Amino acid sequence: MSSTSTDVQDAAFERTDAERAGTAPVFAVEGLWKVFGPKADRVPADPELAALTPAELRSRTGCTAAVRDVSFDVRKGEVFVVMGLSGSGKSTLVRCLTRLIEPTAGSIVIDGEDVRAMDKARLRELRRHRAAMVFQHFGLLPHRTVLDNVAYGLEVQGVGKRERREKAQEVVTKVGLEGMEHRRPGQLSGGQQQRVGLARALAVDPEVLLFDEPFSALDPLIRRDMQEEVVRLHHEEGRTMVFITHDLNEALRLGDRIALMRDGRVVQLGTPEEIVGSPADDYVREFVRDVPREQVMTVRRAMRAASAQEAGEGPALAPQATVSEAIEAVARTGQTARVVDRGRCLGVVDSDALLGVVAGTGGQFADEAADATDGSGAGSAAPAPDQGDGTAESAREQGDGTAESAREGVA
Ligand SMILES: Nc1ncnc2c1ncn2[C@@H]1O[C@H](COP(=O)(O)OP(=O)(O)OP(=O)(O)O)[C@@H](O)[C@H]1O
Repeated sequence: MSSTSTDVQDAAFERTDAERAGTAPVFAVEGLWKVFGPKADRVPADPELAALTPAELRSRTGCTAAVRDVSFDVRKGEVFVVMGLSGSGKSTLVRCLTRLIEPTAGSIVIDGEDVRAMDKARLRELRRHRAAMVFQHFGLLPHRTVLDNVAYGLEVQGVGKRERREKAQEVVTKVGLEGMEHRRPGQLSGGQQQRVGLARALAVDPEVLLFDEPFSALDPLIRRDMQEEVVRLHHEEGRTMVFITHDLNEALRLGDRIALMRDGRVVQLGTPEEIVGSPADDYVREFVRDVPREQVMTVRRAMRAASAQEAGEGPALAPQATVSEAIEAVARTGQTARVVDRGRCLGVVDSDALLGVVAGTGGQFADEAADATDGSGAGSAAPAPDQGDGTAESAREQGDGTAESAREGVA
């Protein structure tokens, strides 16, 4: 009864696909390269040079390809995480988005406008109003109060004193710094200073916030706090965010989608569930090996067809519920749990299937479910594990891409 399976499969992904289709890109990046070194332009233009490993390229040309033929969209309202080890090209990639670093080749479009064609004034406007950056080193002005630091971006924009103080006060409250308005940065903890940095970026009300490893200097508890702050702001405001991190847990916690970089390439782009559940290659598989799968994978991975009886009883879970939540529901009630979306039972999950996901063998259930769908009226089946838009450009090269040197052109 494959038609039923397909219907159910489609239904399971309906919302996600609709969400995906309905969200226009803020940034659209196509074939982007950044090569550092002599005559950098020739590298993307020459297929032979472009195909070299980082080490070969360096020895043949003296060039480092920090970003190599990268394409992706950042969708409106999403948290897009750029993740990878040190030296994989994350900072270079994100700095290219607003041309803090000049790309060597490729195109970058923000809301339909060609970033590479922007003149200086337009670029300034882009960085000040449309895509504000929050850095790891907060760059706070030591002699100014919290309030004045937050108002600084507005001051640069020429906003009047009264208006900018009002706006600054509003965002200071939003990031939980109320009562500290008149302190100076030196009188704040690292986490509080980072909140000031965040507030300063928010004050200019940018369309996109770009975060460059903003929390990596913070201790783990404060870091967790700040991550929650970002999630909260994101939920409350729906602001588009691009977030660089080398920390997989941070990426999984924050990202709607993650671009995993290696040696300047994006080796996999997908949701946390896609990356953990369907790693594109051995490199990604190794990267995500120790992730607690039950906290990332959703019940869609474990779902199978429901019999008529199963469809009518047992605890109900949303399709986005994690396997961990489902285990709790199944253990508590001793029944299979139903996956219900807008009143419709998409399928059920039982303890075997849930354990299969935890053990990393959960993919089998999709096929079995497709075969097992019996058209009993409740008919449901699991989606294929690879469904979704996780694209994988395979990791082709080994390399020693280490971050060695200072960055160019950082404003
Ligand atoms: N100005 C520069 N000149 C030459 N090479 C550079 C320059 N900036 C970066 N690179 C090189 O480009 C590659 C990518 O660096 P990048 O800083 O983008 O990586 P990253 O993933 O952000 O690393 P990290 O997590 O350590 O900040 C590295 O090999 C780095 O040495």
